[in-house]
Amino acid sequence: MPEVYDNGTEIEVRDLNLWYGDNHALHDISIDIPKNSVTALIGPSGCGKSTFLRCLNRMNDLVKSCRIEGKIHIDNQDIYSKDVDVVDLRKRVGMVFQKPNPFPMSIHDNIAYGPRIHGISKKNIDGIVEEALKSGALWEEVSERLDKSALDLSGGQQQRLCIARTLAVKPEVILFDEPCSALDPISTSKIEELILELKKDYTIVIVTHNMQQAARISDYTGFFLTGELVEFDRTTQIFESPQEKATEDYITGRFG
Ligand SMILES: Nc1ncnc2c1ncn2[C@@H]1O[C@H](COP(=O)(O)OP(=O)(O)OP(=O)(O)O)[C@@H](O)[C@H]1O
Repeated sequence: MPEVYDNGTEIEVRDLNLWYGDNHALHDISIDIPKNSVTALIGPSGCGKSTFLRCLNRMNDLVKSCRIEGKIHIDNQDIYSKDVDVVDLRKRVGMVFQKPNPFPMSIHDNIAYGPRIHGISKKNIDGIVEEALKSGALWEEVSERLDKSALDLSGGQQQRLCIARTLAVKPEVILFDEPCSALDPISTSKIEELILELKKDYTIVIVTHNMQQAARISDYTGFFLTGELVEFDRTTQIFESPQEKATEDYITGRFG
């Protein structure tokens, strides 16, 4: 573990093991993820990055063959404890996926959907929609057409809408699973700027295949290889003087 963090620890993972049937996909992962920071997870395809990310909001509960051992505490709560309400957990720990996935409804209703489910009264919804779209850096582009279909937005705008949708339910943590891999460079840089802005208020964990992206936007980086967390440290340390040879080989492009 690198250090005691200025803003404290948001996510504490200890001895996490995960199996899909007989496939032991995560081995003894222990990590402290700092609050109000961007943590990037890198590593070659199939090394378990997304699997690990999905453990943090129990998305793997949806996979029948999946079995998990170990401990994950978020903001000091054991998220695998029997009394945890998974719907509430996924509100606290939002997720943005590789492909933008807006609902087939208006821009306004995409954002209003979550707050409505969580019982926010009608009179407060419009304010929440505006605030979320502003925080998602999309308001100026869509404020005149909130009632139009979200599916008519560009890919980059759809991804910012999905981020705004996540923000509308006031999460503590946002998980990003390769959020820019379907986007062009301009849309990618807008999302990166947005992530840097969001870390003031949220804890961010991002899986990325793009090492320049990890270097540009993250404060901390974890390197995964065949289901193990090989190294976790400040991003500058990982990229400038990694402690493990495997990390160095990966970031210098020798494999993966
Ligand atoms: N839903 C699933 N059911 C069964 N096995 C799975 C499932 N999801 C992932 N796996 C397996 O778990 C291992 C880790 O996969 P995972 O998708 O987490 O890797 P990754 O590092 O995110 O890969 P990529 O960068 O290609 O997305 C692989 O062996 C994969 O086949």
